[in-house]
Amino acid sequence: MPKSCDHSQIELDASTGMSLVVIQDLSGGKENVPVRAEWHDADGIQSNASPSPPFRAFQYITRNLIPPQAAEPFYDGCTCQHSCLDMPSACACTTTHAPAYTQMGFLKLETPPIYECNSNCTCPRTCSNRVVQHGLKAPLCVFKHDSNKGWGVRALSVILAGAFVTEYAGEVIGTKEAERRWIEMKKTGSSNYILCLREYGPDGQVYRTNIDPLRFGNVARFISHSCSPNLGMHIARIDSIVPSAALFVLRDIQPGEELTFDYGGSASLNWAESGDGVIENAHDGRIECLCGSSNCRGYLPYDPAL
Ligand SMILES: C[S@@+](CC[C@H](N)C(=O)[O-])C[C@H]1O[C@@H](n2cnc3c(N)ncnc32)[C@H](O)[C@@H]1O
Repeated sequence: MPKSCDHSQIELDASTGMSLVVIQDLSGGKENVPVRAEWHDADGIQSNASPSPPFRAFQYITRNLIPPQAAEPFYDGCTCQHSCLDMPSACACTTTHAPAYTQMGFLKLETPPIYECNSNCTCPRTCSNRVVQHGLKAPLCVFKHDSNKGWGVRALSVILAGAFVTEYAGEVIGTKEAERRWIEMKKTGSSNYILCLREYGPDGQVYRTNIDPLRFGNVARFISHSCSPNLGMHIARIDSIVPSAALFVLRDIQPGEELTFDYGGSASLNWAESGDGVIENAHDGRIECLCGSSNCRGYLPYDPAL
């Protein structure tokens, strides 16, 4: 089994007086900013200076793992020498697909599907039409909830509305394999992490992408569901026809605030062609939602189709 970073240290939690086990960067330097992980060390300071994280080990990746044949850039790039959103009318990328970002790289309110400049483009790395591909910008912290929600993620700095936070990255797998893994998870009682993106073509056909971050994943695998979320999920295409699930801020987030998205996607997707949902694995088919919001729907979104 691949291992995540286990260079943990012990710190004293000033607010509780308890010892806190800390991993300074769960990504092991793969993200632009550290992804901290922390949990209380119930047994006090251990002689073992590097206790393993009490979550299942996984290999940290920053972008989806997709089959090699799907990894090629799927549309011709632009020939711009500048940021493509400065002069959108001259840019092949942004005339083919309406730009989803402002010049500052924030998501527009009426968001069309996201098509970023890709490795076929000549525009610079700093082009404003390159956002998701650059990964995390804000430092985040993975922490353990006191409730049955397990692990969650909180912001360590202010993150403004419209900013990109993280991709929900994992292994892109076929539907049969997703079903096999789901049955296996049910047997072992493990949390289910598989995200199923559905896009609806003009012909009424449903195009489905399954993303499983259990063995290969990033910080997003720890983000909780809320019926009143502060992140929205959007489908983005960069170098591949295979879509990425990108999480953007819906309203300004303060340091210490927990990050959440709606696993059912209803609040987050604002164009007609797509839908998403994390498939849950309670044995009776439903998990009680502990988001605590006033409009809580009572249960986590559930997709019986898997
Ligand atoms: C994608 S994982 C999120 C990370 C997970 N909390 C962990 O400990 O690894 C999804 C699982 O988290 C738990 N979860 C997330 N949001 C929840 C909520 N609002 N209420 C109850 N459980 C939640 C459920 O067990 C769900 O199957």
